[in-house]
Amino acid sequence: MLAAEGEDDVEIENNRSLVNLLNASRLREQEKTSSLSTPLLVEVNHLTRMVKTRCGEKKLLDDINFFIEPCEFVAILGSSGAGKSTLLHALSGICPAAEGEIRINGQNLYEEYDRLRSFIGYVPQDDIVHSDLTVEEIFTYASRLRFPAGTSESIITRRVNEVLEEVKITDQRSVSVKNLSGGQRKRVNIGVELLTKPSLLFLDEATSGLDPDLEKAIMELLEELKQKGSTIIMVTHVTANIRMCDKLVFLTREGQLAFFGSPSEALDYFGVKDFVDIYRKLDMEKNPKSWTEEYKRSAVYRKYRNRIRNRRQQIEHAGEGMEKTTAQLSFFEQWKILTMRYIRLLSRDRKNLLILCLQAFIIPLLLVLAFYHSAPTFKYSGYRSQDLEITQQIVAAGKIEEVQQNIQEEKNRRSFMSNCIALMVFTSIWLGTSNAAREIVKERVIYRRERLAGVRVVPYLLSKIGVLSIISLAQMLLLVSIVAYSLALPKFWPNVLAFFLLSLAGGMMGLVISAIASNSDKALSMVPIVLVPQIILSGALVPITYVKPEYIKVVFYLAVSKWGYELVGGDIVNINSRSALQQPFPALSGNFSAHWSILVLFILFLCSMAIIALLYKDRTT
Ligand SMILES: Nc1ncnc2c1ncn2[C@@H]1O[C@H](COP(=O)(O)OP(=O)(O)OP(=O)(O)O)[C@@H](O)[C@H]1O
Repeated sequence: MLAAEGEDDVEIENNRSLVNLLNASRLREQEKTSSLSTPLLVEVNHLTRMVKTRCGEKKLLDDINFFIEPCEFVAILGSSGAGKSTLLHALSGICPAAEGEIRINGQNLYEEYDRLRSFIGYVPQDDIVHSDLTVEEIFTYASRLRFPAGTSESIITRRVNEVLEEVKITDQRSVSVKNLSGGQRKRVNIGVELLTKPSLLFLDEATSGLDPDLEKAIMELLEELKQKGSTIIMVTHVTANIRMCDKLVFLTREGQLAFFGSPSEALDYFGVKDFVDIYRKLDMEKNPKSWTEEYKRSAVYRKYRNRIRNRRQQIEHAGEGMEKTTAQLSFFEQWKILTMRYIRLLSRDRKNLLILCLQAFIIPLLLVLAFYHSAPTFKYSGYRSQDLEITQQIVAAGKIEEVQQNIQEEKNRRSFMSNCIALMVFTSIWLGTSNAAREIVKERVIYRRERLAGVRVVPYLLSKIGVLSIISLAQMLLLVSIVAYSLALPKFWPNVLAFFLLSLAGGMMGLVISAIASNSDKALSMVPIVLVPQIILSGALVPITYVKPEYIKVVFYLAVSKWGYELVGGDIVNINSRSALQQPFPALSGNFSAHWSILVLFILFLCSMAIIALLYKDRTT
């Protein structure tokens, strides 16, 4: 009886503090910035997640029910593969569960995700920061991207300074993330999420891999954040400081709820002295489902079931405190911030920039070396078709053999020259592809997190395309300048433009690869799959007029290189008109001006493919 009265007192006290917190949140709403922590009550109802596997459907989460009160520090525990990360993803709305719901202050998270996501911060296992930027730069760019449109730089600077203090990393503000220790890097990751003062902060193994000292420091940091008004929900394997948490969620190895309650209740319930023993019990004793059934018969379960009923009544009006809206950054503003950040990142990686320049320098030099003497080029082509008179004079002088020899030589020159053009076409496409192939995939964790924070696909992709285009233009200027000067290639600017378009098309192929690939290594392995067909199908190795049957030619039409090779060789350089041969080179004769538009269409098509690939990835990861 006494115990029951004591529990009621605690209950009344808890109710009071909840009402106070909710009132405080409304008062704070009246303050200027729209990103203040709002205490939230999270209800998890019948959460179930299934996936299709080769052996049929598999339940990753099975009817999970619990609730989290405002400003609680909650840990999700269970053996490896129990479904902790899956549960965290479902709770944060990153990967919604198929059945069941999450209610935040009474509002359905999955139905109102766009509005509620500004209350949520999520720190995944992997780093969500660029290692080449300094801590301060990371916080500043993240603030610019996440804060509402129109937020002044002074507010951003103030908040950046506050967070640097909060995560105790002010002294390292000018240090690149790659030079920080593991614990400091974790703090930076957490700091990025704190910038918008999320009311709900989800962390996936924030303390894994840290030494005991750093682990404790991170736990203390999270506890401090809780004191300041955030609810912390964390997946962890480390139990050394788990008593700092208010609640523990234990999962069975088959994704069912084995226990929900405070740390001391957990030790009592499982009858152990150490939290590690709970893991052993869950894995060894009983079948997983019976843990859930036993928990539902327990006093702890009844206690929390009654408490949630009271809470529901209290939060009826709590949703009012969540009406804040954040004016999203415009398309152009997002593009500008992402572009500035990308330029800053590239400028930090000087070695990579040097390699990009060297590629565009060494390859044309080799082309010149190979073709300078073997193909003396147009400049030295003494016998032109229009110089028929000269040829006739030579014939009249009885120098037929000399003419035949010259005709053969010209034939060789023309063929060598078309090889040189083909190599330049492949080089431009290849450089574009290799510049871009890793650019999305290498930051996919950051991209995914920023997408959830409101970054749109098109500005993101355009920021990549804009900067990569500048790199491609510089490379093509080098390529064409060196070859055009040394081999006396005519029509400099049309050539630069044509090779730039080809390189851009290559860049788009690289971005499609980068959007599809699951990691950088896979992206690099996919590059030959798109580049080798460009060589085979260009029409430079086998002129398309010789390809039989006719319908096979359609495959050639799908290669960017075919259109580029014909445009540069047939129209711009015009190999045939400079030839002494009476018969034009069939693959490179005719009017190729429509090829300009076709190259542009290729670029637009590939750009759309990259957008679709990114949108598809959003839905499947
Ligand atoms: N998309 C999926 N398709 C099939 N199985 C999946 C999928 N996602 C996760 N799983 C499986 O679901 C189980 C739970 O995965 P989850 O990553 O949530 O476990 P966890 O408890 O976080 O594990 P760990 O502690 O090792 O990180 C694992 O067995 C995993 O292989």
